[in-house]
This record gives sequence, structure tokens and C-alpha cells, in this order.
Amino acid sequence: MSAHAPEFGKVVVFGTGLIGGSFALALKEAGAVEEVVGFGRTPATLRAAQQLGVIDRAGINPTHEIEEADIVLVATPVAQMPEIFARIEPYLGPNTIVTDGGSTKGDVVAAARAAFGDKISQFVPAHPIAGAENSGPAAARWDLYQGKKVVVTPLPENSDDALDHIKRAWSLCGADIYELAPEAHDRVFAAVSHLPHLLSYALVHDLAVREDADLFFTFAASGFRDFTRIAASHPEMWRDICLANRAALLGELDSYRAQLDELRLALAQNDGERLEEVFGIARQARRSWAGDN
Ligand SMILES: NC(=O)c1ccc[n+]([C@@H]2O[C@H](COP(=O)([O-])OP(=O)(O)OC[C@H]3O[C@@H](n4cnc5c(N)ncnc54)[C@H](O)[C@@H]3O)[C@@H](O)[C@H]2O)c1
Ligand SMILES: O=C(O)C(=O)C[C@]1(C(=O)O)C=C[C@@H](O)C=C1
Repeated sequence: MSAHAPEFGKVVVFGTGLIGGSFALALKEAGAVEEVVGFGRTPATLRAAQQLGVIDRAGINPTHEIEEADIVLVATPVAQMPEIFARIEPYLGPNTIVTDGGSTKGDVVAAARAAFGDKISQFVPAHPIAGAENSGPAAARWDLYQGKKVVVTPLPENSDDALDHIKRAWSLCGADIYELAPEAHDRVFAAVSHLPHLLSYALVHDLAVREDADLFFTFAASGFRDFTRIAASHPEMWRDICLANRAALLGELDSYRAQLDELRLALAQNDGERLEEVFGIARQARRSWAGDN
């Protein structure tokens, strides 16, 4: 813990699970926050978050909590955000900055505009590119964001001060800050995050519903483990992400299906040369990407 006075007074977190809880723990670890107040869907989750030291106390009524908050982080599944934004809007203090940790940005920005109206400058959208297949307060870790990227998707209305406020908080969590426009963000993450989750769920589901599923799971090994870790992720969260980024995800799915069709044709035609060519290009790209990450 730092000996300096905390940079932030009160931080309010809606959704004290993996992402919100890790943000709270990271700010606490950095000695950067005086008090973390949590809001949740169930009292049991908030009790667990408090017992684990993720939050200092559970909030009861946003009326009394939002106004003096330095930061309000909304880290629930994205479909919950419109209602939460509308609920907190009346109580925003002049210095309160709201941010989010959602995996999609176009839908979240639209919901924020609808709820915050002429207070939209106080909303700075963001997405930490760090996570896990585990969820809930017990999955939260103080070091989740160390050395990881956080993408901020600034709005034209955001002041430099508001932007710096949120960037600074994520930096204190150990993250490196990047900027993208919301549309570019959703296009990129449809390809590198949302599609892989859909594919992983699809493969495991295809096996799980077979009558002789046990036979396959008995012998599945490390290749299957690597490909399917993310199929253990939270279904509600991924339902919301897929629906929120439906258009971009459908585009990526079509592109992937065309790639599969091409490989299927090569296989059907016994075209080992083409298979090896595709595998070689992919291997090279994967190796150079992994070297950089
Ligand atoms: N899991 C990841 O790898 C990851 C990475 C980056 C961003 N995200 C995004 O972060 C957000 C949270 O994901 P997570 O992994 O922390 O999920 P999580 O399930 O660990 O935590 C979400 C928490 O929100 C609570 N919640 C749900 N509805 C609520 C409501 N209406 N009001 C208050 N609390 C509510 C849940 O009870 C849960 O405790 C999602 O929007 C997700 O897209 C997730
Ligand atoms: O590591 C994981 O389990 C993740 O799925 C993390 C992951 C991803 O890389 O796709 C998932 C969703 C996000 O919004 C950001 C990160």
C-alpha cells in the first residue's frame, strides 16, 4: 500500500464480480481509493464481496451514494446497463465520472446517451482487455489488469479532465491505456473475442448433446482444453455480448464459415498442399502475435 493520500475518495461499483471487483481490489492495492461502495443484484453477492475485502460496504440507495462519488464503474452484463444508467442519472454530482467495463461499446454508448442526456460528458466508456472464464466476487484479483490493455472509447463531449480521470484510474490498476472509436472497437472485438467465444461454445455444445458425449470428454486432452477454456465463461454475459454486437459478429461468422468451407473443400479434394499452406500462414501469424503479447 502507498503512503500517499488516496487519489480517489469514494468509488461506487455496480456489479462486484470479476471485472468490477478486480478494479476495486487494484485501486485498494495501489492505495488510490478511500472507500469502495458496491451495488449488486443479490445481497448474497454483496455480502461475499464485502467478506472478501472487495468492497468496504454495500450501497443501499444510489440517491445517497452517487453524488459524492469520484468514479462510478458499471461492471454488470451489458444488457443491465441501460437501467442502471437511468437509475443513477438523477444523482450525478458535478464531479462524478461514470465509466463502464462492458465488452461492447456501441450499445453501451447508445444507452448512456439515452440515460444521461446533456450529462453525457460525464460518461467515459472503457473496456479492460483482461478477464477469465470465472465470474463473481471470488474470481476478482488485484493484479488482473497488471500489464494488460484497457481500451477507452472517448466521446466528443468528454472533457480532457474526465478522460484523464478514468485513464488515471486504470493506470493505477496497472493497465496500459489505448483509444479506439466505439465502432472500431466493436468491429475488432467481434473478430478477436466474441467470435472465438461463440466457436468455443459451439464445439463443446456439439459434443455435450451427443448420446455418447462421455466417450469424447474422457479422451479430450490439452488441445481441447486450450480451445475450449472460454466455453466455461458466464452464459448471461456472453448472450448479452453476442446480441449487443450482433451485426459485427454475424459478419465475422460469415467470414469464418467461408474459411471453413475452403478448408472443407481442400479436405474433400485431398488437397494437402492447400491445407498445409493455410496452416503455415496461420502458424506464422499465431507465433508472431504470441511473441508480442
Ligand atoms: N469476464 C471477462 O473476461 C470480461 C473481460 C472484460 C470485460 N468484461 C465485461 O465486464 C462486465 C462484467 O463481467 P464480469 O466478468 O465481471 O461478470 P461477473 O459475473 O463476474 O460480475 C458481474 C456482476 O454483476 C452483477 N449484476 C448483474 N446484474 C446487475 C444489476 N442489474 N445491478 C447490479 N449488479 C448486477 C452480478 O451479480 C455479478 O456479480 C460485463 O459487461 C462483461 O462484458 C468481462
Ligand atoms: O480470458 C478470458 O477468459 C477472456 O475471455 C477475456 C476476454 C477475451 O480475451 O476475449 C473476454 C472478454 C473481454 O471483453 C475481454 C477479454
